[in-house]
Amino acid sequence: MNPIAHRPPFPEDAFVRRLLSAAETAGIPLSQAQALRCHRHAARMLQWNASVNLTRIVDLEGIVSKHIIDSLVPGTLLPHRGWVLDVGTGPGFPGIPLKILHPELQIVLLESARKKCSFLKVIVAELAMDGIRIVNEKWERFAVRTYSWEPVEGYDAIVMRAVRLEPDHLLLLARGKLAPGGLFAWWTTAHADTAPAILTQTARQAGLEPLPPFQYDLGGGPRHVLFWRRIRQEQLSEPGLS
Ligand SMILES: C[S@@+](CC[C@H](N)C(=O)[O-])C[C@H]1O[C@@H](n2cnc3c(N)ncnc32)[C@H](O)[C@@H]1O
Repeated sequence: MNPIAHRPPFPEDAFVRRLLSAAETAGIPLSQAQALRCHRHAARMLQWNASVNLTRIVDLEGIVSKHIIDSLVPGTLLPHRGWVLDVGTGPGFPGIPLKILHPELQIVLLESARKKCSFLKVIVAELAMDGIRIVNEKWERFAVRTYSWEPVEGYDAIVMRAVRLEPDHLLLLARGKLAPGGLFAWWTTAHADTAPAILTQTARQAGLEPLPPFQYDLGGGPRHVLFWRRIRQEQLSEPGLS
């Protein structure tokens, strides 16, 4: 790979300055050191993008806003420690920015495309991140298997961004992988501020209760994340919830 041809189209200091400013506006306590790590992720992603299809967003503003800040803003409602499963993570969104901001998280990046996993392995090694695992598997298979390293109680959160949510995601992943009381967060496509009826019905079957949708705006119109919480066993035995 020719390093000159694949040099990121933005210098490190401009990127870090813009990211810190956007984080401050969004109320996200990102440090300079964390912003530098985000830059390393973005720069390496663009370098790989020349040979592996990782992202269509390649400009500084787009990467800062649509990838990094968009990963972190809804993340304020997620646990800051414990286990998070990122389904269909692609180049590592939202999992890698979440891990950079909250180093105590145990993150599992699940991705079916082998080449994307190769990129993830490189960047995770480069950032020397502990407590992050890359799984090259389809979620359909992952959901019905149990790995020895997984949390016995289940994940504290399952996140999905820019991945089409199917009823089976809720049924298999939430039932098979989510801890009681754990959160399922789905970054929806534009204008989807309520769950389609089929998802509402499936969520109930999967023992998930809907939480108020989270709406935010990064400048390009409203964005939405739908949240569900897995009902605890003791709640299930309450009249009307079984
Ligand atoms: C549109 S990308 C979203 C990537 C990332 N979450 C983001 O927000 O930028 C969807 C990703 O899901 C992955 N994917 C598709 N089907 C999958 C499956 N069955 N299991 C796991 N990953 C899958 C694709 O390879 C792709 O990287």
